[in-house]
Amino acid sequence: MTETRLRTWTHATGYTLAAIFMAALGLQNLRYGFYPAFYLALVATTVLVAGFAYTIVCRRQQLSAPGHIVILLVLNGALALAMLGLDTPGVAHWAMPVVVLNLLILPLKRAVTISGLLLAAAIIPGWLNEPSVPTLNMTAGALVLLIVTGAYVWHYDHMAQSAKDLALTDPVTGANNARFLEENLSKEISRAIATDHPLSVISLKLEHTDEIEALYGSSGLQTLLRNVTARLFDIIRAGDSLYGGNGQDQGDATFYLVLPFTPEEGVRVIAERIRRIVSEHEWPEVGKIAVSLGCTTRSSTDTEAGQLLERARQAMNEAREHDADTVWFISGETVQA
Ligand SMILES: Nc1nc2c(ncn2[C@@H]2O[C@H](COP(=O)(O)OP(=O)(O)OP(=O)(O)O)[C@@H](O)[C@H]2O)c(=O)[nH]1
Repeated sequence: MTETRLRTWTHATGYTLAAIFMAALGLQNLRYGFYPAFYLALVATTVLVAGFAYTIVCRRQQLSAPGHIVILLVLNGALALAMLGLDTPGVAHWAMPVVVLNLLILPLKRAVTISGLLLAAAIIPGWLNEPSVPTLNMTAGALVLLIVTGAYVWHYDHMAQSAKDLALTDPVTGANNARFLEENLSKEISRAIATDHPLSVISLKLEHTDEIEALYGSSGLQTLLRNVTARLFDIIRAGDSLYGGNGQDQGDATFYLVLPFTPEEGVRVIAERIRRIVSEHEWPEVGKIAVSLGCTTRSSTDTEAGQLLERARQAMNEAREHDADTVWFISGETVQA
């Protein structure tokens, strides 16, 4: 289930349950002749039904859906005014489900602010009129509800963000996940064509990773991949992006660098700099390592990511055939000819 669908279901279910709850309270109050409370429940139910309708109509925009804040402000405002103005016993308890609804639907900070104000409206009159054990119970209950639900929502948001980060970045190296390479490179190609700026790609392979894994274990190799990634991030400039480093099997330590605004002379400079820095460094535990780099620059006939990536891989294979620890460049025209 996508995040948008999950939110649509959660919001729609929240509004529905709250509407049923308010409608039941309304009927109960009608039966006993508490008309102000009945009208209040009627208003609340109508607003909640509007919230449900809004959720269904805007089901594809539920990740942002700005209408919820308006709907919930009306609901919270009506309840708060009623609690401050109506002399109807028990209305303060109506705030509880509305607080849960706020936290379920709104971003955490807004939900806590609005719920805090609503609970203040529910509690303060009790303390001003007749501080008593029920008032104390109500205050404690409101605080526990706000804290527990708030903590739960914060935990969920945190988990959702971690899952998103994990999907975008390689869990071992922290570089961009290689599965987004083609998609992002396609965007860079379109940008390069539109703005007429040069674009280069480097394919980089750490050599002898099988031996490194055999000698230092997979955790040793993973530490090396992480360290190399961190070093590469230090070397490249802000607009450059780094992908992969941890292929399907652990031994496939191939990275890709996408370098916007970088012509052939530039990619040769940066590739050679990377080769020198990586191969001259004493890596903790592992010592010296060798690296092969294949690079290429977009020519006017390159319109697809696959073409550039294939050429960068070919250049890397050439580098490996000539001598590990080498940089090899293939230009677009050479392949097209
Ligand atoms: N994309 C990218 N290109 C680089 C990087 N470092 C160097 N280059 C390319 O290599 C060329 C020469 O770089 P340097 O020898 O560092 O000279 P520079 O004039 O100080 O480089 P810049 O001020 O970064 O343009 C630059 O103009 C870039 O095209 C880098 O980190 N990323």
